[in-house]
Amino acid sequence: MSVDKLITRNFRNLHDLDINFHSKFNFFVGDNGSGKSSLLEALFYLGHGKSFRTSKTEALVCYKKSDFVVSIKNDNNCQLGLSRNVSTGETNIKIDGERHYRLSVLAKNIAIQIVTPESFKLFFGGPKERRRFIDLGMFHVEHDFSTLWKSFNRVLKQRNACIRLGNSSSNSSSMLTYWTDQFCELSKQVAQVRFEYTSAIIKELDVWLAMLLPDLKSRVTVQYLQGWPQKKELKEVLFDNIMREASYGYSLYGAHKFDVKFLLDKQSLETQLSRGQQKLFLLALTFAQAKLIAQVNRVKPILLIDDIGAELDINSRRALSSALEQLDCQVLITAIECEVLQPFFDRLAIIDNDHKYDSCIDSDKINPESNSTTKLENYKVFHVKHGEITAMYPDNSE
Ligand SMILES: Nc1ncnc2c1ncn2[C@@H]1O[C@H](COP(=O)(O)OP(=O)(O)OP(=O)(O)O)[C@@H](O)[C@H]1O
Repeated sequence: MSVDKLITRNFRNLHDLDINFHSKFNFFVGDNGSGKSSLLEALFYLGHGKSFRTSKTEALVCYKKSDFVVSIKNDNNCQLGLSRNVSTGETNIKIDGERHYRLSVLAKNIAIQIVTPESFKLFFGGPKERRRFIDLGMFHVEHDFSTLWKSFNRVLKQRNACIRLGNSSSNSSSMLTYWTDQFCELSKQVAQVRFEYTSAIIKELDVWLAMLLPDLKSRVTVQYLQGWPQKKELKEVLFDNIMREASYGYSLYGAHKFDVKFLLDKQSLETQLSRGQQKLFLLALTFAQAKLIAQVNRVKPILLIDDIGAELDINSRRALSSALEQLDCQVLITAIECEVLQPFFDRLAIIDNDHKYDSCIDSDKINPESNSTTKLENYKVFHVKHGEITAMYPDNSE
């Protein structure tokens, strides 16, 4: 699935937006504060039921307004819409005219991944983001995973409640034993599915690293950490840590504590790579995940890349443009200036004798030396200004 149309009402500074996307490449150019990230945020919100930059929903509604709307129409003519009143907290979700009440239903219909200038810091900064990343892919690729994950979380909650009750009675300690047995069994099942999925990602990662960071490819290794010491039985680990768990009041080991470690020459990757290289690494990983999601053929992944110019030199952007071309997904890319996007336009430029167009129509901003010509509708370029988005290329007659 690709998004054909996006409509927003009162979402941040996007008061009244109605745009038609290209099925593959969409570029958004605009000054600081024009609304580029807000556009990506609106789509992300529809795919995840939350923002990638704030947990406060009230920050998303346009100043002095109380509700916002985000809605899309996909290439199958299916409509997916969400309205949220931040004063009452009322959320209204509609998929093809049918009303839904849970935000989690959104994620089944649209697989959105995002890379921002901050995301590699978050990704390498702690396990939370890495867990979120892997589980997003698992949700779309391993269809039974969400049922298993829900059962696991229910048991985890019960076990944590028992830990907090402590050994106050023989009843509470037998309850803890009961939930610990269930917890260990489900942890093993979750860890096995995650291990298989992570192995598939690692294999796929090689392909994208070869394109984006060829010099480092052979030096990178990835370790999957299941959430408790690899060579021990979880039950044994929990038994050895019974006092520690009691003082913390929750489960310290188990499938919820998994992590993925990236190493360069056996040392942590993030301490050795430059910021640009870290960003390319995260992009390679995101592409690997997008490829796996696309292979399953349930939803077509949509990739959002905010401020593509940040951290990346022209060679990196060239490598990125050829990698993106090989990815079966819809891409939305933002940039402050058109020059930053020139390697992408050059890559996408195909001489077509029937349709010759300049590679970008904003003649003030692009390299005037560039004489490449482009096939019609190979991609779209939009200009973002004060929350309004207008088509720059191929035309602005939409
Ligand atoms: N709730 C809101 N209502 C209206 N406007 C808002 C709201 N929240 C933020 N803004 C404004 O929306 C504008 C767009 O912000 P956004 O982060 O989308 O800009 P951007 O184009 O991504 O900028 P940059 O290139 O600097 O990252 C900013 O001027 C911001 O102050």
